[in-house]
Amino acid sequence: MEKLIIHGGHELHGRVKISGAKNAVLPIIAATLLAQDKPCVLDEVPYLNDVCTIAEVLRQLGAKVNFNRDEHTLSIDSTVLKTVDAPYDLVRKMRASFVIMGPLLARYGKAKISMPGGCAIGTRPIDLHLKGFEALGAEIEIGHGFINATAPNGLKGTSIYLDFPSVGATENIMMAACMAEGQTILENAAQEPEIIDLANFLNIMGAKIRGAGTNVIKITGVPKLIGHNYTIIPDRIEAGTYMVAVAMTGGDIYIENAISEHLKPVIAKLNEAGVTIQEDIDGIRVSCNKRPKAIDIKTLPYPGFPTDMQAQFMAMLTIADGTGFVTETVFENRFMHVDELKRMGAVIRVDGRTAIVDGVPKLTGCQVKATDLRAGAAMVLAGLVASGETQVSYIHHIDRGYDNLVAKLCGLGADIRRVDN
Ligand SMILES: CC(=O)N[C@H]1[C@@H](OP(=O)(O)OP(=O)(O)OC[C@H]2O[C@@H](n3ccc(=O)[nH]c3=O)[C@H](O)[C@@H]2O)O[C@H](CO)[C@@H](O)[C@@H]1O
Ligand SMILES: C=C(OP(=O)(O)O)C(=O)O
Repeated sequence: MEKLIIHGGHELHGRVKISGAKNAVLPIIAATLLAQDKPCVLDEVPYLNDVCTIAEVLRQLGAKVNFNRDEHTLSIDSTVLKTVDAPYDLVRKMRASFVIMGPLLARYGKAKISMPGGCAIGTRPIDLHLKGFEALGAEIEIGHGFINATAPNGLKGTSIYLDFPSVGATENIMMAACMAEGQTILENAAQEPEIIDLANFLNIMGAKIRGAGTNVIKITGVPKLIGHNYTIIPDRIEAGTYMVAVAMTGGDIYIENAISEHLKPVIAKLNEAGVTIQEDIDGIRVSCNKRPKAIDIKTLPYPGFPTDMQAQFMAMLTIADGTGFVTETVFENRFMHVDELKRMGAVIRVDGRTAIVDGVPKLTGCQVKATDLRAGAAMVLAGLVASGETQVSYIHHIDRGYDNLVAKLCGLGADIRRVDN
């Protein structure tokens, strides 16, 4: 099993370049299924397990997919597919692969996809996706572990109000509605930057989408979409993770590519913790020369504080000066990192959806595991400041979302290596 071995206590200095956003590239890869003419070439595609998994899903559907890891380009020709059935073995690996249902339904009027199931951070139902497809006229049948959606007469535009601004449901419904007859109005839509990126890509392919990035998205159906090239936005969560890293270790780094507009709540909270942040057009400079101050955070849909940064901020609070409250409102079970952080000497108690973190002057290195993607990032951050050696196992979770983590951290002066024993 592969592990990360970290020797803590090194300040971070230098420059790090942020890769393309996982949560933007995954739905955009799914959206290439809508291209009836011409292949798509995606640029700034991060090398992540999740990208390889969804690329494999498209291959199984019959798309021609070529990932150039060194160039970070992914070319996809989905003009001719051989099936609309997505197999269990791949979909179970990655919940986000369920976003292929919207494009398949739009283009072929049918799709059969394995139930994506829950994951470590919560049950993660897909009821809002399915309600949206039904409102557009699809019939949904669930059985034998599969969801079978059919719309033999095509989809029809309508008004849909999401009970919760779900990111995945917004994306899936937006893609399904692209080729529906007439207009779809999606209210209480998610407003994440990744939704805007997906809408921009769809529009470049010929879709008519307005309002992405606000809570009302209007989609006018078009008969056909045509493949196009596209560059993925930088990953705001990866950028935020490096920002927290330097807040914890001290030092001074420049984060190339980071878009400060996408990181407002993260920047505000780091400022409150006493971290110095300078934003410019090409990136963000972060420096810190003292122990961060404790702060409170509460996760919310965008533009609120991102749940995908909660674990990393909790890691920071474990060594902060004072007591911080972390409230998770988006997922019901996203505190798996608490017990792992406690193994390293953190003082945390959980009361319902809130974790109360009493900062300690020092963590101590030990063996811990990455219980999910961001929990894994939190353990790496803790290891960077802990005394002695920290070993992080189950790092396949981390590989889902961090492109080249070890090389990037080593480039900043961290002592971290990957071993396979
Ligand atoms: C690939 C991707 O983009 N992943 C992101 C996406 O996940 P994902 O799209 O799965 O997250 P959602 O916004 O859909 O989920 C948010 C909440 O809504 C609930 N819900 C969702 C759909 C549904 O049909 N019914 C329902 O009850 C979920 O269980 C969860 O409690 O947004 C999350 C919230 O910002 C991020 O943490 C993930 O990194
Ligand atoms: C929860 C996450 O991703 P996913 O929705 O792909 O599980 C994440 O990126 O932190």
